[in-house]
Amino acid sequence: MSEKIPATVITGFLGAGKTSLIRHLIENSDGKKLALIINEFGDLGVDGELLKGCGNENCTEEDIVELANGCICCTVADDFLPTIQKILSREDRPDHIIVETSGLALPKPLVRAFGWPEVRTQVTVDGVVTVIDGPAYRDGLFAADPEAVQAQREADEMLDHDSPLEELFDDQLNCADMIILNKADLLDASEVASATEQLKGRLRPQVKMLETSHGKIDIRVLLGLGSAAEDDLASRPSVHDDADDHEHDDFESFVLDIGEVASPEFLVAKLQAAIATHDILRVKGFITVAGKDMRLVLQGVGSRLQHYFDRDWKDGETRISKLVIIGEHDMDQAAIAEMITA
Ligand SMILES: Nc1nc2c(ncn2[C@@H]2O[C@H](COP(=O)(O)OP(=O)(O)OP(=O)(O)O)[C@@H](O)[C@H]2O)c(=O)[nH]1
Repeated sequence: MSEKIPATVITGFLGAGKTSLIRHLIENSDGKKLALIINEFGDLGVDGELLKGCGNENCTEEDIVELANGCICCTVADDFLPTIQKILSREDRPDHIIVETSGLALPKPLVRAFGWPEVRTQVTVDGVVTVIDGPAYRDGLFAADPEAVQAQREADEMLDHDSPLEELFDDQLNCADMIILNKADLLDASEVASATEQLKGRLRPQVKMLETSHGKIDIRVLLGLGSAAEDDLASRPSVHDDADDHEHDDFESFVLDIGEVASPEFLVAKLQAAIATHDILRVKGFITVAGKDMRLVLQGVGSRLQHYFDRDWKDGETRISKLVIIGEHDMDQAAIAEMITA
């Protein structure tokens, strides 16, 4: 029988830098033929579209599959299994499969799916890589009070979590074979050192941790971990181990069609105001700017906004102006929409 194809699961919170890391992998794939499965929370398919734009011969548009129906951890049987089977039935099988989970997904149910009989004979999980947003970690997004959490952890293995963000973060850490502390360019050396120190105390002993900026990491370091995680689920505890289902009703998303904008700066100012007022975690989309033939990409993580023109609009392509907005449950969608479109 032929050797199993290795698969790497890339997980990490909304906007941590998973797509940037994968983009770097595609552009530096060292001759490896990659297949990508991209799962995104929100209905706009921004990550897949940006990765397809890489135009690399080792990872063409046909090698990129998007799973858009909610989080991969909840739709494993319906979406993920048929997709991976399709990839495996191809004549030109990939050398390596990369799965990007949505920023809200729990990695463990996905890893478990690699143990399904029809998959495990052909594929093995090479490694689970968790990307951490360095500044968000420093700013305490994932634990309101890290010291209290640590004290509780020492007292009791199964934590009571105060917030769904902590819960997700814990699951993503516990399942990892490698941790990437990303956005190191936005941290100073002492912040990197203190985050590394704190995080190391929370990881399984053999887990490697590296810091990066824009996900720039040598593919030889990232791939080839050989963890066979599907055979090692017991050592990766999850707060959801006993839960039959995991609805992502703590978070929600909506797509806003904002029409052509006068300028990127004009839009950014409105978004900044909306983010300062409402519980918005992530914004991204493609925008038409008046008088410009190029497509504007807008990315927001917390209060940090980035925008750039990525390419010309194609002939016959509909010039869209849509943002997907992801936030905590109960965000006031109508008020947000009004602030951005007014
Ligand atoms: N300054 C800085 N910005 C970064 C870095 N990595 C990613 N970003 C920016 O952060 C934003 C989100 O990056 P993505 O790679 O799309 O993050 P993601 O984890 O794929 O996001 P989701 O799929 O929405 O969860 C983009 O604007 C990136 O340009 C980094 O190391 N430093």
